[in-house]
Parts: sequence; structure tokens; C-alpha cells
Amino acid sequence: MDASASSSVVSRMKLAVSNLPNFNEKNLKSYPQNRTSVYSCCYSAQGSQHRFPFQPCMISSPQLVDERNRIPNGFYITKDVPKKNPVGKAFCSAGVCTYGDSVVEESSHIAEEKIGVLLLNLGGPEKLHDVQPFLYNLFADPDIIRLPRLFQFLQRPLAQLISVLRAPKSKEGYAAIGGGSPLRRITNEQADALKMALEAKRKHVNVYVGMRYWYPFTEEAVHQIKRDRITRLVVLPLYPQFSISTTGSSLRVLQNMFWEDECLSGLPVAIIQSWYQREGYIKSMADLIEKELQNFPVPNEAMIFFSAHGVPVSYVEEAGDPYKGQMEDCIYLIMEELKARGVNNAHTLAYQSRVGPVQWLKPYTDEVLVELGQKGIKSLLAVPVSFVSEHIETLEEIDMEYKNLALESGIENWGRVPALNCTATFIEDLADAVVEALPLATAMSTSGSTSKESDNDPIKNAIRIFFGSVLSFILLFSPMVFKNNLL
Ligand SMILES: C=CC1=C(C)c2cc3[nH]c(cc4nc(cc5[nH]c(cc1n2)c(C)c5CCC(=O)O)C(CCC(=O)O)=C4C)c(C)c3C=C
Ligand SMILES: [Fe+2]
Repeated sequence: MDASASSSVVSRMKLAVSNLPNFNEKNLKSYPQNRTSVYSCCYSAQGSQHRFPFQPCMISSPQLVDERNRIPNGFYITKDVPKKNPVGKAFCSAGVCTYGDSVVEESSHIAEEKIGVLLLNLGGPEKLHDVQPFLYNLFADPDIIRLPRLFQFLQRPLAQLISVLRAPKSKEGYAAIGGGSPLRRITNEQADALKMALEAKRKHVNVYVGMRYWYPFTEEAVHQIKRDRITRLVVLPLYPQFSISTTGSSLRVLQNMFWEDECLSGLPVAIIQSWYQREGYIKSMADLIEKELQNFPVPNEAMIFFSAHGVPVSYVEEAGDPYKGQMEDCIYLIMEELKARGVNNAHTLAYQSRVGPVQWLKPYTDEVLVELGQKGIKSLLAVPVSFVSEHIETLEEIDMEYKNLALESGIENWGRVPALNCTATFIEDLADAVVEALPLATAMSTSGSTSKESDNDPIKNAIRIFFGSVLSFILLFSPMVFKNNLL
């Protein structure tokens, strides 16, 4: 999507993203933990310099919310009064947001309702042969490599080059965990479990899986949703915390599809943007941690080491990604839950999996592990916290690379909390989140054609690819990339 199309999408759809202030214990004292708690109540700033259409916002007074949550010709956010923080500003917190001008009629008015739940996830290569094309899809995403507007024509050639250069290292990782990502299998299992949990609540739904970078792609899932004539849809990203690079990127795909298709633009949709604050999720994480601590010789001496997937600092500081703030809130809530159970272990948070020659969120997991070893920490429980399935970064990076590094650094007792996968309490909570979101689904009323003629012009494309490849080549072989050995 080029920049002009992007900004008109912004003006038409005005999807919102919630934001929270950076971690501050005082703020969090009033932070709601109940699972039906919070819903977004903000919308995007028009004419933003960022290409990202889902902008965070702060609302200056609670009274403003009612007026602001109805946005002409676009995005409508329902429910909830904003929570006031101690500095007197009401802030939007994470939750459900919906499209459209008007709330959809009650289900009793609809002849035959067919409910769909769309699970969004990242996707992963299933065979070593898939690794390079998977990486291409990932790096071709403008929400993953955010180029300045002037250089956007380099996106695809750059993605081609980076994916080819990174593939050998990634393949080693995937080979070490059995030759492919378990993500598709686990996500399908979660989808089945969610369907059953919803059936137990007398909600009969079709659950779809839409991956961002590998099969089954989000686009395929949406086509199936159309074929199945779904009349109401809940979109549930399988990322507890919102990031531009994950949920944001998948929502952008959906947004483009819905905008271009009149049938879809009339479909009532509710989007659950982030759900890390849900009681069921927090308790499920606390259960796993509590259980795993029992495997240590002296459970209360083990440090709880939260390791989150990182994002480049510029996402947070320049583009307003709420990811870091949400992550810190999430850790706070898990620790509060543990304290309430009498678990008072020390804890820390670090960020893993950085890629490329830019600054990522700090502290870095590998550096902190070495420091903790040097400080004399002997027992450490690693807790992957940004993702709810086992994947390459838990199975290879944490279980192999970081474990070895920790042991070499003097840590003697190492443990790792498993990913939630299909943990019953967690799936139950996701089912509750879907049930709560359902009445909030509203139709996106606008549709329109995109002006993407230039994308279909073969001559322009050929010129782009040629110059793009030359420039990418120069960029990639710049000494910085090699000096840092980061590809
Ligand atoms: C919340 C989770 C994730 C964030 C945030 C995220 C951002 C992000 N990731 C990359 C680059 C890569 N990610 C890769 C794999 C990968 N990433 C996540 C999750 C988040 N990414 C998952 C779950 C996976 C694994 C999927 C699987 O196959 O199991 C990879 C490929 C693997 C590798 O080579 O290391 C890359 C590359 C960037 C650049 C980024 C933010 C900008
Ligand atoms: Fe990633």
C-alpha cells in the first residue's frame, strides 16, 4: 500500500489502538484486572507522519470520550469509561474496538446468524525449504522494515536480499527444532479448543486461522469467511500485547481487504486488540510460573526472568507503539497475582530476538543473563511472555542459546515456563473474551476503490526492481551491517 492510499485508509477507517503510559507503579494501582474491564476509546490522528494507521491516543478528560468514540464515517468504539490516572489524564486502555457508524442490530433481528472468530498469528515455515520465502514475506512487510517514504520502493528488493542473507542462520534454528515451526499445528489446536470452549458456552462459531507470513494466510481465511457467509466476526490476534509489528501488521492486511470489498465492509466486526490484562490470562501465566518454580531446589530463591520479543526502539519512541508499556503492565499484573499467592520472588524483564543494525528495546536478554551470572544469581526461571505458543524463539533461542549462555555465566539451576498453548484456563478466557466482544461487533460502512494503478504498471515495476536491487545491494553491504554481524 503506498503512502497516499495508506493515509486515505486512515481517514476512512480510523482504527484505534490503545495506549498506556509507560510503566509506573502508581498508575497501575488503579489499573483494572477484571476480565471484562477495558475497551479502547480513541482514534487515530489524521495526517500522521507515520504510515501506521492505528495510532495510540491519550484522551484529556473522561467527558470527551463519549463524543470522541463516535467518529464520522468510520471507526466506532464502544463501551467503557476511561480510567483516570493519577496525573489527572484519562487514558485509553486496551480492549475491543469495532468498525462502523452504527451498532449492529441485536441478533434476534437477524434471520440466521453465523458467527466467525478469526485468530490472527504470525505463521512459520513448515519445512526448511520454506524458510527463505517466509523471511521474504516478513521483511517485505512495511510494518517490519519501516522505510522512509522516499525509499519505500526498495521494500521488496531489500526483503529479497535480507531474506536470502538471513536464511542460512534461520534454517539452522529451524533445523535444531525439528526442521520447521510448530506454529501452524499449535494454532490449529488452539482454534479447535476455542471452538469447543465456545460450544460449551452455547456459542456455535466457525474459528478461522489467518497467518501473516505463511500458510494459511490471512487472505485465505478471509476468503473462507466470505464463502461461509459469516454474519458477525470477532478478530482475535494471538498476541497478548499490541505491537505495530504484529497485531498492527495483521490488522492492516484486514483493513485493506475490508476496505476494498463491499461485502466485507458491511460485515459487523469486533477486534480484540490486546488482552494481556485479562484476569484469565494473568492467572494462567501465574499458574505456569508457580508450578515451574517448584522444580527448583529452593523455589523462592529463583529469579523470575521475563523474556519478551523485542522491537526496534524507534517503534516505541517515534511511531508510538504501545508494546513496551503494555509489556511492563503485563509483567506488573502477573507479579501482583503471584504476590497475592505468596510468591515473592525477584523478577526482571529483558527483550530477545533482535535482528538488524538498529537499536532494539533494552535490556537485551543475552546481556542481562551474563550480568545476572556475574552478580551471583544461581537459579533462574525464564518466562516467554510475548507469545502464547511454542515457537522457534522459545524452543531454540531460549531453550538452547540462552540456556547455554546462562549456564556458562554461572547460573546453575535453569528452568523455563512452557508457552500457554492449549492450557484450559487460558482457552476458557479467550472464549470469554470472544463472548464479551460479540455484541460489540459493528459494520464498517464505507468502501471504496484503491488507487493502486502504479502497482500494476509492469514498466514502472521493472524500473523499481532494477534500481531497488542496486540500492539494496549497496545498503546491505554497508560496513555497519557486517560490523555488527546481525543478519
Ligand atoms: C510479539 C511477538 C513478536 C514481535 C513483537 C516480533 C517482532 C519482530 N520480529 C522480527 C523478525 C523475525 N521474527 C521471526 C520469527 C518470529 N517472530 C515472532 C514474534 C514476534 N515478532 C514469532 C512468534 C516468530 C517465530 C515463528 C516461528 O516460525 O516459530 C523471524 C524468523 C526467525 C528468525 O530468523 O529469527 C524474524 C527474522 C522483526 C524484525 C520484528 C519487529 C520489527
Ligand atoms: Fe519476530
